[in-house]
Amino acid sequence: MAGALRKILPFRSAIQVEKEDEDKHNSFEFSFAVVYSGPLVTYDVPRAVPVDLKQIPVASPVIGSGSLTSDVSLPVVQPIVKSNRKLSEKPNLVSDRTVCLDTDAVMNGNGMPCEASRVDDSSASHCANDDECRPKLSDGIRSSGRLDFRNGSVGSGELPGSLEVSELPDGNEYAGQDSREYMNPTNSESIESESSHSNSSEIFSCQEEDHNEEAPGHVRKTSIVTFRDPESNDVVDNESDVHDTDSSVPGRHIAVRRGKKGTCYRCMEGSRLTNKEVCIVCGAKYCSSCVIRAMGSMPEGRKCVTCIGQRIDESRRKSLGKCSWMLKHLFPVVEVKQIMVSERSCAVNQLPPELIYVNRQRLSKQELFLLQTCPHPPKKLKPGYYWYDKVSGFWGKEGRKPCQIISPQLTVGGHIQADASYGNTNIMINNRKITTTERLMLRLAKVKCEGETHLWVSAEGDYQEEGMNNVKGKIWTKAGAKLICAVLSLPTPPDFTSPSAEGVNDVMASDLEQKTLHKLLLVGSEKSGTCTIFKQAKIVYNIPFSEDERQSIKSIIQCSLYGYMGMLLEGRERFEEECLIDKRRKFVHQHSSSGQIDRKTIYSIGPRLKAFSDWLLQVIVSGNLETSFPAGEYAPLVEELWRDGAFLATYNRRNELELLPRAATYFLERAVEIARPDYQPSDMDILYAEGISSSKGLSCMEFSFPKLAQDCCENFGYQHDPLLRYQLIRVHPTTLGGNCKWLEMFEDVDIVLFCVSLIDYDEFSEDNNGVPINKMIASRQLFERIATHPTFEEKKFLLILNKFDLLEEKIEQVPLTRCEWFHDFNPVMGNNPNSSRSTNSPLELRAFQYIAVKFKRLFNSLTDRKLYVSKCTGLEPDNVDEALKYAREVLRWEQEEPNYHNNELSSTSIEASSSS
Ligand SMILES: Nc1nc2c(ncn2[C@@H]2O[C@H](COP(=O)(O)OP(=O)(O)OP(=O)(O)O)[C@@H](O)[C@H]2O)c(=O)[nH]1
Ligand SMILES: [Mg+2]
Repeated sequence: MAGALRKILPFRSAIQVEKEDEDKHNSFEFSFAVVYSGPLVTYDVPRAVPVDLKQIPVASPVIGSGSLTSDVSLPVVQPIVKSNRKLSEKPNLVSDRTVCLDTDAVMNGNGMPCEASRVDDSSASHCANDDECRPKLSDGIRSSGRLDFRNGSVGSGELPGSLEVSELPDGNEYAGQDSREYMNPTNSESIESESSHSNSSEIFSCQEEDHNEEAPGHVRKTSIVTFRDPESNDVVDNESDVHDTDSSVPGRHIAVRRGKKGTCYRCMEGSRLTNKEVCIVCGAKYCSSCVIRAMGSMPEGRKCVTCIGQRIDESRRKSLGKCSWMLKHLFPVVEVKQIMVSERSCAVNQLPPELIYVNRQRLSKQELFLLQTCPHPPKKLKPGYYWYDKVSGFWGKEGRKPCQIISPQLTVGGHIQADASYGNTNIMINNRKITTTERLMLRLAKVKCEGETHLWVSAEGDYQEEGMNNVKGKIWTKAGAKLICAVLSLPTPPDFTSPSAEGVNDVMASDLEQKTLHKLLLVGSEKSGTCTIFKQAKIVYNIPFSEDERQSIKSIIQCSLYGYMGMLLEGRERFEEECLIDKRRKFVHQHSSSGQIDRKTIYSIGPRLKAFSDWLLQVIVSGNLETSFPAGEYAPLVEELWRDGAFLATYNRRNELELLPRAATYFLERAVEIARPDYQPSDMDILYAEGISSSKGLSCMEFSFPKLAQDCCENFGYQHDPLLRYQLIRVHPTTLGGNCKWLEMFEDVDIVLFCVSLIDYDEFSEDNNGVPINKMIASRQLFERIATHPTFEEKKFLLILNKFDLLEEKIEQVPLTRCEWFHDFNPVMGNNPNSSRSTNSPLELRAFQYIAVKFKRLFNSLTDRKLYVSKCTGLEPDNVDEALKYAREVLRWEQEEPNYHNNELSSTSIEASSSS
């Protein structure tokens, strides 16, 4: 019978098994009907129809068929057989749902040697060639594109049931995809189900784990095949109940907790709060009383004794060599150091090259070595798929924008693919389609790349167009390039050592990874005060303005000064004209006959200054102010003007000049000093200046809140964490493009600070079509666009209502109802000392609260979320500090919401609780 059964097992026919004794392992159970010879029964007994074995079709091996090459995989349907093997039995083995019929990767179903069968991790150490012995981890795909074992953890046993042979398309791309998904543990299920659909039978499904008891509390992770009932499609045999999410490390022990959740894996005592040390292989956690017994002398770092010699759990790689509190208390310093050194440096704990793909090609040992030892290696390299532009050194994760610039020209991995970073622009850099973020960076840095562009970019950042033989420029010397990269989370070259030209501190940048960085995006409509708040924050948090910024601001201030003087000179002409008209009227009245009148008035200037005035006004009208004033050249003329009585008389009437901004007085009073070539702007000058740097649209600074004594008492028990860093990114609305399309570049910001000028309610600007629009309404429209932008779906929003000082002045003269949106502002003012605080509070404060609630309701109706609001005067350092600290609190509430909800109050802020 056994022989007959063997005959109907196509598996045996398909693959020749050499050793007869292997049969013993095929301990399948079969049931057969026998002739009934018991007592007579009155009811019908179903009859078993005899089967003629010869009539059962049997698969036979295909030998030397011309139509089949060794590359072809065929689906083989296996008989349904149930294995009764118990969990506790030593497993024989393992299989997988896919198998290659290639000669060098023969499926081992009956103990036949195959490449994969040699890779049981326990046998790895016995292999001479580590590469050969090592399991083909996590992908069974070879560079040929053929299928291999999907899970390398194939043991040298036999198939406990049957096999499924499937066929997948050839080709690297597919191969990359398949194995890529497989590396992602969460995807393994979907791969499985997809595959089972594509195969001839739905009665099998693969389970990745089999728990083969190895040591107390440990199981070995392997693969088994389970079976489905053909009728019900239910799994009829599921031998495992533990799922190791890290499918990339076959054969690795995984710990099984025997006690309750949170207890020590050895003594089964303690709770979640008990301090524990974790095994970097199996994840078992031991309390301080058990750790030494469980881990011994730790020759390979923190591993259970039974896990020594095994690969680490890749998800724990980042903790390698980082000593824990417990070890420090258990061992002397020297010993702890030794353990940590061993943990980091022992061979078995090193990154396995076969788990790293560069440009869709698996790395060899040598390539990995080259990558790790080059002058600028990838940071925090871990198993995964990467792309590498060998020409420029750009390096990134498959499907992502670049994250680093590493040493160029390394011979690692394959050729870069056009879709390596899944870019969807029509710009190619060194044969890679770049991402929209990179395109934005190029545009902001003014690298010309319109339409279909193919650029070649060298490691130094020189770029040229394809087919052209001339370098068009250097990306890294473009104004603002580094700043823009910092804002957009794009890398800059590692040897880029120019001083923090645009305000991003280099030292900080390198430390960035170790610290928690919160990104705050500051945006608002034109002239709302974002730039002032940004500069104020720099001053408050002691972030020095770089030399470039100071130079840039110096010329902005000097240009503005000439602009203000132009306005005064224009006013002088008007005043002179008015004076002359008046004089003429008086003259006619007095002399009643024609004659010569004295054209000289108190507003008249001499010919030299008149020529300068005419020329200046002409320059302003032509819009060439910025280019026409080499620093300091006209300083003597400015001095002369300020000695001139006519000019001073005009200056005294400056309030009548509507176009002259308020900030002008600040600079005009020091005009002579500012016009000089050696002028150096003070921090206050910088604050009052219009703008900050040449890259007008985008500014970025990194800072941390200084620790203040009163922080703990005033700021809701705030615990100062010096490692918490913040990045303030200020972006001008024009930089966001039509419909704020560039907003998606700021997907990684943590909070949006939207700035509104409180005095905009009666002012008008022009919309895109040149139609006048109330500036408050324009602000609201921008707010609506940003609040509802998909990029900010989950983001916190803090509204900064700015220019409160100006509101104080204005609200007395201009009613808030001037803006149609505020038509129902009707404050009941009370002088009664007994009435509530709100009716006694000043008008400007109530106007602020009213506007805040308007925005809160709007935000809530649009997003169903809370809007936080802060009152601010951008020119006041304390106000800006308070607004940014409020943003910090909001972020903190987000993380620890239950603990902090009671603390949503802030003296100058309208809290979420008051919304709606
Ligand atoms: N009095 C007063 N003036 C302010 C305040 N905030 C900003 N300003 C002034 O308002 C003007 C516009 O402020 P900016 O900071 O340049 O505004 P912006 O949002 O950068 O607007 P753009 O210039 O369009 O980029 C400047 O002259 C500032 O000095 C404030 O709180 N109080
Ligand atoms: Mg400005």
